[in-house]
Amino acid sequence: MLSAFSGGDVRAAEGPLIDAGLGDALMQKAAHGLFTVVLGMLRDGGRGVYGATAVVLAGSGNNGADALYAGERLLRRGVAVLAVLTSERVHAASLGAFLRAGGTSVRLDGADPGALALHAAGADVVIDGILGTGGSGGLRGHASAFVEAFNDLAGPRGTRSALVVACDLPSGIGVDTGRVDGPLLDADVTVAFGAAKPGLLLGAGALAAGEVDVVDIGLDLAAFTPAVRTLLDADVAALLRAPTPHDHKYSRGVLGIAAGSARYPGAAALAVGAALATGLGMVRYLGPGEVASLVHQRNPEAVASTGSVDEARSQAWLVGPGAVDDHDQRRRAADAIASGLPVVVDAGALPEVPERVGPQVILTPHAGELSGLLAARGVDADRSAIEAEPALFALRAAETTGATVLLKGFTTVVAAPSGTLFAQTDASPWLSTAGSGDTLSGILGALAATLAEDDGAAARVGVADEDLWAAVAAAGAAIHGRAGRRAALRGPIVVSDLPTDIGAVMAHLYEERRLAAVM
Ligand SMILES: NC(=O)C1=CN([C@@H]2O[C@H](COP(=O)(O)OP(=O)(O)OC[C@H]3O[C@@H](n4cnc5c(N)ncnc54)[C@H](O)[C@@H]3O)[C@@H](O)[C@H]2O)[C@@H](O)CC1
Ligand SMILES: [K+]
Repeated sequence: MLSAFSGGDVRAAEGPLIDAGLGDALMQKAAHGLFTVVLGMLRDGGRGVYGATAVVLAGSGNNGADALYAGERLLRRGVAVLAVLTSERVHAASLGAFLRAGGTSVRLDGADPGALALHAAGADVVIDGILGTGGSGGLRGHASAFVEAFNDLAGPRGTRSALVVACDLPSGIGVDTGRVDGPLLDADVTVAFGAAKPGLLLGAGALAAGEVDVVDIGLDLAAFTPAVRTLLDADVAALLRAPTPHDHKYSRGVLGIAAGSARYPGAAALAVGAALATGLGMVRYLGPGEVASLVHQRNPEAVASTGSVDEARSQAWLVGPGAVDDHDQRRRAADAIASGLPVVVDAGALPEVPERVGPQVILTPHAGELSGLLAARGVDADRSAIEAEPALFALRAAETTGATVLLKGFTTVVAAPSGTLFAQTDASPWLSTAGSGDTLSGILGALAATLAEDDGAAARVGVADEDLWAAVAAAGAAIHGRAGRRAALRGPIVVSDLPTDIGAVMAHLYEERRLAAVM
């Protein structure tokens, strides 16, 4: 599990070490970690180290100092390093060490930002040490002009020749929110010191951070609660419940699905297909006869009826995908939510959520739907406000409703009513296509059904019992994202093909789990 701690908690953990006179040692560890990552990137990228060129962007604080000390180490390995000082103030000792090692520096306020940006765009590596955890608000003034010029000249990440390494975080992102106001240097890699910060896992900050590499600088964070967590493959694998020789179809998990309508029949087929590919004992489909026929064309193993929730004994429910303008589907959604069983509530069923439910109710809105859900409860937040700070509003919705809230977006945020947050960045942008959400809900439903009566699941993934459903939702997002990335290797994603990839991802996870058990 990747755990992110708030900027305030990281500073609090540093406090005793700084009081003990170890502040400089911490900084040297951070700088060394940054240097090691840059060295690896130069080598792996085939650029070599000796004779390579680097630009260090150094702001006024300790973040700039980390970057300058990393620059000093690069100079000693034969890298030509230019330090661009982005503020009037600079950490004097680190600049002194950098200059003594043969580096040159230039002040951004006395120079032409376009010319410096051109130089940086042609360098092998740019180290972004403008702002760290002490930053507030986006980049301003000269630094902002420089970054805009660099982005214009170098082009977007992935196409530009310079590698960008963010020191602790991409300068200017909200440390705890991932909020981005103004221009930003998208990093190829972010080297985080001591722990990841929440902004590296959330919203636009997660997109800007690129790959996150956490360097141990000896901080003890055991007394602090992670602000955001990300499940890694090993965590998702640990959560899964594998069938045993004693299992039968009812004990493996039965998922009731009330999805699809005359208007959107396909959503039902996609949700059922995804649930079956994730693995469970049985899918009971409830909905109109013509939708059931479509479901059966693809998946004859689904057991279909036009009956009620009470008649279809299940361990968990999935309600809402494609269920629009259909009175019977609305009633089934309300009954499933009231059943007390784990229930995934998507799309058309979201308006059926009563004022207060429990965390076993997993809501899966996108930003627009969350805006409607909050508005119905007196909280005013439009779509763009939610997209700017997804964690804030997902938490708000979870606290207000008592449900587990999975907010879809380019990073998926899951909030438990306890305040626990997960963020998953596994998805491929190719997944943003019609029907994608229906497959996610199918995966979530299958996980909910297989884990509904599994008392050991929360402990296996290392969360409190009350946060189990948030972990399940995060695991579903991870599986969906992984499947999407695998599918995208073949070209643009056709959602109806996704079950093949879901099955392959599950096989990989079960193998990981088997290997972990024998080790
Ligand atoms: N505290 C410690 O012991 C350690 C801190 N480390 C580094 O120190 C960083 C935090 O250092 P600081 O607290 O000095 O903070 P920063 O390096 O983020 O600098 C903050 C300073 O920048 C200015 N500033 C804030 N917002 C600005 C804006 N939007 N535009 C322009 N200037 C702005 C302010 O004057 C503020 O004092 C971490 O991110 C990490 O890189 C590491 O060296 C490890 C040890
Ligand atoms: K930075």
